[in-house]
Amino acid sequence: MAELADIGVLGLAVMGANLARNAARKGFGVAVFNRHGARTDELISQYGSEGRFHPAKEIADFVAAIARPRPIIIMVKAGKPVDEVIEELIPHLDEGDIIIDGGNSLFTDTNRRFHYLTEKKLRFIGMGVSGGEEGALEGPSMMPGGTLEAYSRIEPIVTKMAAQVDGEPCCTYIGTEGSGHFVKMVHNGIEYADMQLITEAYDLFKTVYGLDAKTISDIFAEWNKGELNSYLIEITAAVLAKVDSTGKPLVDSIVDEAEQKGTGRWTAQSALDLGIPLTSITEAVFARALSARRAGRAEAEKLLPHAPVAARKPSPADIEAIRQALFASKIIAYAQGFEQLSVASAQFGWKLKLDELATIWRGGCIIRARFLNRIREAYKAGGGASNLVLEDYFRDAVLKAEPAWREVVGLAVASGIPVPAFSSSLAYYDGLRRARGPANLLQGLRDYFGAHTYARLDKPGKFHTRWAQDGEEVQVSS
Ligand SMILES: NC(=O)C1=CN([C@@H]2O[C@H](COP(=O)(O)OP(=O)(O)OC[C@H]3O[C@@H](n4cnc5c(N)ncnc54)[C@H](OP(=O)(O)O)[C@@H]3O)[C@@H](O)[C@H]2O)C=CC1
Ligand SMILES: O=C(CO)[C@H](O)[C@H](O)COP(=O)(O)O
Repeated sequence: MAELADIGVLGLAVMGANLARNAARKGFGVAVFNRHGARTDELISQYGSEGRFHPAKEIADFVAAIARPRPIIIMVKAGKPVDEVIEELIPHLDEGDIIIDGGNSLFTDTNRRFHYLTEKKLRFIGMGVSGGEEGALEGPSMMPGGTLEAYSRIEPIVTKMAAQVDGEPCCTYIGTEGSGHFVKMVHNGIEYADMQLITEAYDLFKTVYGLDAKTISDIFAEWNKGELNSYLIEITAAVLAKVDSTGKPLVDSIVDEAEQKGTGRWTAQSALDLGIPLTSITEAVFARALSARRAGRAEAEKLLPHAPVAARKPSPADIEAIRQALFASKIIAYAQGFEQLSVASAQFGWKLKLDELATIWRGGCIIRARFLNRIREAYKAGGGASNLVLEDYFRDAVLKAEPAWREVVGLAVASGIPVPAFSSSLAYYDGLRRARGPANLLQGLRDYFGAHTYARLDKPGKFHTRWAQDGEEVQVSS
């Protein structure tokens, strides 16, 4: 009898094909299947010699080729296709088999699928996978959520497939139900904020200082040697340095309309539901939405012309100020994202281990960055509970950056350059460290028009002023 595969991969587009190759290269037998068989043929003809592949053209043959209890990674378009594939698989599966959804599924869909398949005596793992094409092949960051018992079955495989940093795999058990996909969603939200901050720094260099793409690339390459060291800063330098066949910087020819598949928007929506002030990520989503209105922006520019900015060569101090503003804003984005994870964990009973999330994001994924080590240390020491910004390393960093941060946001405002992520991060920082803000007036207004009541600083209870009658204050509860 032919040897059975250790794992199956269904869906062989860029992510699935590379995950299958990754597993095969690590010595696992991999059954592979794709709805349209041409992708299966292509994978086997190009990379079949990399390991023990079991290609199948029928879903029954695919399932039959895997050792029981069968772990099957599905890597298809998020949404309806995941439900369709699950339904196609179910008749061929046996009790205890494990479906692992490795796509970017919405965590509430994962919750639903988890319970649906549990009722059918099948096991389901919603596993966030990050790293793009290269990460999937060389070692991604993986965020599996489901039962610990189901995870134990796949642990020897996925921890070997994942990226490794300092001997530790960038994969750990996250928690029950859709927790793995929730964590991946917030990862992507942070990715949105990181990229928005980078584009704002780029815009300042380009529009205020008139620098060309190559010069800006050199600045980012330099920044990548310090505390901003990260995959996204590294690839920013690479994208800006790229010259196309016309001999000009490629970036100058790319249309300035950002697309999005949904994970950033979901992160912002979840933050609204949870009551988290997730300003940086949400501004990044809005910035993409505004960028997508290209024709409208061109029309508005004609009707609302702005004075051209007189370019001036930046001094080393000007460049350093933008770096500091970027670093401080990045800290705020991560602090907000981790607060969202912490609140969701409590709300949904997931018991997320925030230090372990920082650990598995240090390698393989798109937001991998040197300073995740600092986040890991903060949470490992039992800190970070109220807000990452209050932890020593991050507090020192934002205090140091504060003057430059204000200067950069001021420069952008004066120059008419939108920096929504820089400025909203600064506004959040200023709001966070104010023991008394202006919401007292807001409460007064709510009470005026809607008798919504207010609390007082000088005595306990809830109060209402009879604004439209005798103007007297009455206590409505103790
Ligand atoms: N691309 C990336 O960088 C990353 C993607 N992801 C996520 O991973 C998943 C896969 O991504 P990617 O590899 O880019 O591929 P796509 O999201 O482009 O999906 C294409 C794959 O889905 C299959 N598919 C679509 N509809 C169906 C259906 N109804 N039934 C069966 N199969 C279907 C396609 O099969 P067929 O060939 O037959 O059309 C193909 O294999 C997505 O959820 C994505 O969001 C996660 C991290 C990074
Ligand atoms: O999950 C990913 C990286 O982590 C995918 O690349 C995802 O597609 C990125 O999101 P968007 O397409 O909305 O920019």
